[in-house]
Amino acid sequence: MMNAHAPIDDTHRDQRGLTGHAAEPAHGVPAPPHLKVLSVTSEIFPLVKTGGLGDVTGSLPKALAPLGIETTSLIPGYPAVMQQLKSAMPLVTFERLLGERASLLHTRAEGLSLFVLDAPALYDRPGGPYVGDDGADHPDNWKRFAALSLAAAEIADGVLPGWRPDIVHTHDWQSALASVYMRERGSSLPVVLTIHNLAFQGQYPASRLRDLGLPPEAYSMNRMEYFGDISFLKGGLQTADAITTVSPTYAREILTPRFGMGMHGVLNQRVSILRGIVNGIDLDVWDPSSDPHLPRTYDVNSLRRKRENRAVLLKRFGLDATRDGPLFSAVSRLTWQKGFDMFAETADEVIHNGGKVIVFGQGDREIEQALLNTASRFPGRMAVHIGYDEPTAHLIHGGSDAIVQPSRFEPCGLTQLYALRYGCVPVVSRTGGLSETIIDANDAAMSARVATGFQFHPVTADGLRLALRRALHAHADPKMWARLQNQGMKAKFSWERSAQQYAALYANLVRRPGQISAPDLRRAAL
Ligand SMILES: Nc1ncnc2c1ncn2[C@@H]1O[C@H](COP(=O)(O)OP(=O)(O)O[C@H]2O[C@H](CO)[C@@H](O)[C@H](O)[C@H]2O)[C@@H](O)[C@H]1O
Repeated sequence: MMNAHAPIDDTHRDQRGLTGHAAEPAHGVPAPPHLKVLSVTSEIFPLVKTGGLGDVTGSLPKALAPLGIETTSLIPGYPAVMQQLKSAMPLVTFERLLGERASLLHTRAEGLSLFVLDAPALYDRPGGPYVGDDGADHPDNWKRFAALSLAAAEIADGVLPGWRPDIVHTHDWQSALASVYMRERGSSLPVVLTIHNLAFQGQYPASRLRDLGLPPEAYSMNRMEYFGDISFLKGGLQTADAITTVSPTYAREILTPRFGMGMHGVLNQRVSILRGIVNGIDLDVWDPSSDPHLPRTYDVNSLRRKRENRAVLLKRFGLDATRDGPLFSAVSRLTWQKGFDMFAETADEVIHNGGKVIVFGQGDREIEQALLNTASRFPGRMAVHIGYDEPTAHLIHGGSDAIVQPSRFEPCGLTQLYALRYGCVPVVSRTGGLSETIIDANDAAMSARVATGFQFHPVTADGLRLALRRALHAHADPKMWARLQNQGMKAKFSWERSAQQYAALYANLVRRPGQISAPDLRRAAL
């Protein structure tokens, strides 16, 4: 049965090689709430996650719901996503979305409302969201994420009968083109673009513009032109109504050449619409008192039970469980950003002070190898496992004493927040969100009983070594360590406050008569 839906301007569509038709009634499309947000993202926990982006896009919608904001997330139909959708009917089919057949489906899964872009030619393949099984980028990533963005622009245009968002929220370069497509079509619907990681920018040759269905004028300083190429992220920065990043400190840092990754010029131009909103964490997913991945659950009053997790963890990583001593661990992408080359140089500090080290992650081959080389010098005392696995990440937090995160830049960082909640003391560099979320255990902070971890600056191997030394010294004083754990576990990093800030931002952008206002939202949150 065909469904009556918003008229389609075929001329307009054909210019982009796109024809759409509604294939089924729009049953299952979410009912209109106070404010409808279309969040466009390449990953979303728990369906598909490679890092913090997935955590945030998976947990923010739940935090916004009590504020009267219904988020529906548009995600690619990767195999893991399509498995959840066996019986969903297409809401609309595009015969040629950037040349590929694609359909939009709707489902609710894991407490999330989802639009799924089912485009087998783009997403039905082995590997992860960005790389194939061989570890190399999918060669058509430009098309895979442009198609996602174009589908978002279609939804903003009203292609789904009975459902149109009030706001579009894009995340990183993978969905940044949505606002470029929207502005090309004359849509003035508000768009918020959140930068989770400025290091990835979606940079491609300018010759791709044609394949993207964008006019030659898009290759200009105030659109997508970027050092002779085009950049999806720059296009988004130029066309969004608000730009956020995931901590106020990082929002300031990216205005400088050192942290701006080549985008500081455009970010300075757009500074009036840029702000930082710190990430929260999902307190249900990361809760040591109910975590199904822990052999033994615990809370702030039963921290001694961590020892049982620790024993399991040491065994799992093949480390000597007979001797005591602190366990310093890391769960991270192993990239230049995360600074683990510096930890490869300094992990011996932990070992020489009677401790043990676990590193779990994957990333740059060179950094992986440097860590493996260090571990090979300390059999039974340091283990490096290359891999990615959610339950193991939880177990590491559940059984470790300290979590090391020596990032060179860190927009927010979530691992240190999980560490706090799990009674691990974070050892972090003083940058971006790490500097805002961890309070260094200096004398003043200790006597004020607010310290939660150890920070180092400048961000060098020597700086890290000193911080490790300070943390090891503190661990030798059980009272001091217990205080740090206690203070960390009591720190508040729920989404509540940050969700209010997003809600107020949305409300200010929408500002329609009768529409929910920022004060309303504040009241709703009280
Ligand atoms: N080997 C492994 N196995 C299992 N899980 C693993 C893992 N390696 C990492 N993870 C998980 O991936 C997530 C990492 O999140 P972060 O926010 O710390 O960094 P990331 O750089 O991915 O995120 C970017 O986006 C987020 C969200 O905005 C920002 O906080 C951050 O600063 C920015 O760099 C955590 O949930 C962690 O447990």
